[in-house]
Amino acid sequence: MDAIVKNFPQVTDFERPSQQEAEDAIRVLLRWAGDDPRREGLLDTPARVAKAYRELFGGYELNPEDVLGRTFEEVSGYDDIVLERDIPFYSHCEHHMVPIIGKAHVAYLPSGRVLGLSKIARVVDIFARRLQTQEAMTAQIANAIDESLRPRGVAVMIDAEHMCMSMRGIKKQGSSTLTMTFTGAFKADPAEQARFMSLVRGR
Ligand SMILES: Nc1nc2c(ncn2[C@@H]2O[C@H](COP(=O)(O)OP(=O)(O)OP(=O)(O)O)[C@@H](O)[C@H]2O)c(=O)[nH]1
Ligand SMILES: [Zn+2]
Repeated sequence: MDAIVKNFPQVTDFERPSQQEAEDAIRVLLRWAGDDPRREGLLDTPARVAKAYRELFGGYELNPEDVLGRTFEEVSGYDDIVLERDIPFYSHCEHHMVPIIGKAHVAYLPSGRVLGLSKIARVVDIFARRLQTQEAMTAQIANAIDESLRPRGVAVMIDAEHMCMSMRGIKKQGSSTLTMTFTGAFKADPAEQARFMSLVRGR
């Protein structure tokens, strides 16, 4: 699978349903849950849910390359680690479509160019606002930064709780999942990995 497909599912490859179709589907789910979509409190719910979905899954509309294209070179030769830690995010697991709530820690070793700090969090949001597995999201953030900025290395760690593990199924509240992806110098050099870990953990 090439990088473009991996990073940017082709939403245009399939037909997006109409607003009416989306609202009808939500009415079916309301009935599936055991309620009556015709009762007053639920009359506007399909429209609200459709609107909320456009926001919660707005990442399909956005291309990380647009965000990562803006870089700066005037950093007086700074070439050490840049770490944005504790970036909060909400995503949804692609298996159950319930929330994944967590924090992302993203670092890179610049090679001449640096990113605007907010852009790292924007990239996290673009991928979080899609249906995800935590592993895929971790790799997608790392690959997007690696491919567009071409830094000496990228490190991404995600620490998240999956509501499909706590609200339902095995019902293990409070357990969290850690995933990480390293590229370049972070992948090649265990000392760089250890430095990233201690910076993420250190307070
Ligand atoms: N690797 C991985 N698994 C995930 C993620 N989010 C949810 N899952 C798991 O996806 C699996 C889906 O398993 P299935 O047996 O197909 O579905 P299920 O019957 O609903 O499974 P249970 O959750 O065990 O009740 C579950 O084990 C979930 O915990 C994720 O981000 N990464
Ligand atoms: Zn799940």
